[in-house]
Amino acid sequence: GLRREWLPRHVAVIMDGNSRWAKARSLPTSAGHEAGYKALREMLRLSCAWGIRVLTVFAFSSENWLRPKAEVDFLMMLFERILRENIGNFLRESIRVRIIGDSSKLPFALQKLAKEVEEMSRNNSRIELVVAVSYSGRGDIAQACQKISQKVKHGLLEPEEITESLIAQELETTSIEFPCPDLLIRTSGEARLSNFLLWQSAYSELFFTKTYWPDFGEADYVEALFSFQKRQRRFGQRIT
Ligand SMILES: CC(C)CCOP(=O)(O)OP(=O)(O)O
Ligand SMILES: [Mg+2]
Repeated sequence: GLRREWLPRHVAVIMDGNSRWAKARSLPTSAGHEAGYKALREMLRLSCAWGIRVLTVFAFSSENWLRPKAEVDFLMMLFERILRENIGNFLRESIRVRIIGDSSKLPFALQKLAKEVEEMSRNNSRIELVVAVSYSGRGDIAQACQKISQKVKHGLLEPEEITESLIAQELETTSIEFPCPDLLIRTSGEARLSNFLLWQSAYSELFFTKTYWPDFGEADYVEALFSFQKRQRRFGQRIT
């Protein structure tokens, strides 16, 4: 079985395949996103049960804004519903929720609700759920550069002080303790990072599965964790 001491501390997921899942069942795309919501709830439940410290999910990329307006509006309403329906669970299970991404483009009500849920769950410590909405990995790096440049401009920082760790601290990734995903999962058979956690996933173990996101359940999660445990992570060094 799974060796608990070898579990990743930070798992990131690119939840992909909702539309194809729906199409294969002659259902509307919205049904695929609804089914995706159920899969997310199950993944959070399992991650809590297994002691995963951080679960980061790619819920909506900056490129997703180009989708049909009806689908974007549906997803924005779904995100608001997810937060409202689960705030009680987050508090009961001591789940800390953080939203990363360009929130300025989100409907105001969702921006407000996200801030409230972040605030209410701030001291929760069992697991951190980081939801990337309107997120861009390149945008994350660019905003970190802007923040750092402001400090240099105001004489608070010298250029030679700009190290990898300083940049990492300025990224939107909010988990101070485990900022980098140990395991990055992408579903639906696509083998791309799609502008997700580009800096943070520099040494992440990548796991790709053909399973469409709505069908991703315990068996798929265990398969990903087994694959992770079988890999010997060298971080670029030579292991004799
Ligand atoms: C918004 C995002 C979570 C949706 C993921 O599924 P998708 O709509 O990209 O589905 P397809 O890759 O099958 O089109
Ligand atoms: Mg897709």
